[in-house]
Amino acid sequence: MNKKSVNDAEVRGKRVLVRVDFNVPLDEQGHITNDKRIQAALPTILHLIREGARVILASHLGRPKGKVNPKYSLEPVAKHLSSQLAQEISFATDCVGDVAMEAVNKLQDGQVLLLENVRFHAEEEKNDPAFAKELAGLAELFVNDAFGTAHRAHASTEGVTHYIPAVCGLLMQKEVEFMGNALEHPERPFVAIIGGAKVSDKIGVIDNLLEKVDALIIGGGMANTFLKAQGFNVGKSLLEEEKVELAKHLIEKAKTKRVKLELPIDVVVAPAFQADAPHRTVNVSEIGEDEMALDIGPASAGKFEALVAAARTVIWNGPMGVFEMDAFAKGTERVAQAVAACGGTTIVGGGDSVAAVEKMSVADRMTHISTGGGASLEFLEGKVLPGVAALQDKG
Ligand SMILES: Nc1ncnc2c1ncn2[C@@H]1O[C@H](COP(=O)(O)OP(=O)(O)O)[C@@H](O)[C@H]1O
Ligand SMILES: O=C(OP(=O)(O)O)[C@H](O)COP(=O)(O)O
Ligand SMILES: [Mg+2]
Repeated sequence: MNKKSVNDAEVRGKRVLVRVDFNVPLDEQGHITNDKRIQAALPTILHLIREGARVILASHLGRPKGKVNPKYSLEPVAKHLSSQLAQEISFATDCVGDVAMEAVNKLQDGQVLLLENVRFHAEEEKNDPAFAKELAGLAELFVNDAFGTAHRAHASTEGVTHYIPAVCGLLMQKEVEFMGNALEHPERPFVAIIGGAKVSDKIGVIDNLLEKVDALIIGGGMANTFLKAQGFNVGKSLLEEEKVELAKHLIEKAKTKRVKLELPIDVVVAPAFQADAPHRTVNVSEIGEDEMALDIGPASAGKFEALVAAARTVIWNGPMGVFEMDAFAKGTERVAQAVAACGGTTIVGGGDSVAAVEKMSVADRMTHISTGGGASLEFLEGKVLPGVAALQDKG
């Protein structure tokens, strides 16, 4: 990668602002269910501690939409991080203003501070220059280690780079280098699997993916918009009504490009988004008005497994169902086992997808576990990620 890294920077005694992606999955009680994104950021943090920097960590958590919301506080993450570093880290209840500045001023060389959720300010996602300048004003150097958020041009990923020198972190470097090498000349058949819940965010990448892959499997919440485009009723399922026309276009494009586009043929439905909801498996033509599809069915899983078994390269983002609830985890489990067993190069990315493969104990059998879902897909599309583009070039 031709970007300067934290290894190229003199950091001793300096205040260093590090953008991390601590957007970890939480359960209903707010407990961290998977800490992969925290573990993955440790090499950069430990490097900075060892080198005697004053480390200021910034992240988002969830989508609080510009308002303070205790549900999305990073304070529990600060506690978890302290236990992982075997060093107390401090926490500032705001990422800007006097609260942040005072916390920064207390830092000694080798100490770490975590700032509260940057998305508690609407200016973050708007990439507001004054807000970015204020964040940058906390530090003398910026390190972007948030690969999972590198596809967002927000104040804490892109905006700050206009005010202080900006380099990449060790995780960012590793992710970009691995993805670049693995996806430049992928061994074929090359299969992409897309699922999950961020439909409007991710459906846009499919157009470009159809230029790259031999087959595309669509499951999870993403599938419903395609099922609707095929003329099926999806009841109360997660659906992006405004994207149904786009889904029709993508189905046509796949035919023209001779890319195999696989959609579910059966689904597990329930009347409510609840772990204990009564559920049944139906053909996609039989989803009731009052039902929602929460997992792919066994016939779909069988079809997807067969395609994955023949693949030489697989990239997977987005679970096949609501795997957090046992009743709707089977589809994700079967696809995870198939990807693990296929014998090709396998990349699984995304905060929730990684949690799923770790829960199913197959993470060790994947070639690469990426901390980015949307970021991996946009990288694969051939896009230059704005969080990476903004960093200083080497030499
Ligand atoms: N059919 C579905 N309906 C609603 N939500 C779903 C469905 N299938 C999967 N999901 C949800 O999608 C979420 C993950 O989506 P997303 O954030 O896009 O993936 P990732 O974090 O891996 O990039 C999971 O929490 C899962 O419960
Ligand atoms: O969880 C994330 O992405 P992912 O769900 O695609 O893996 C990143 O933290 C980005 O979050 P965002 O999609 O709310 O900008
Ligand atoms: Mg996610």
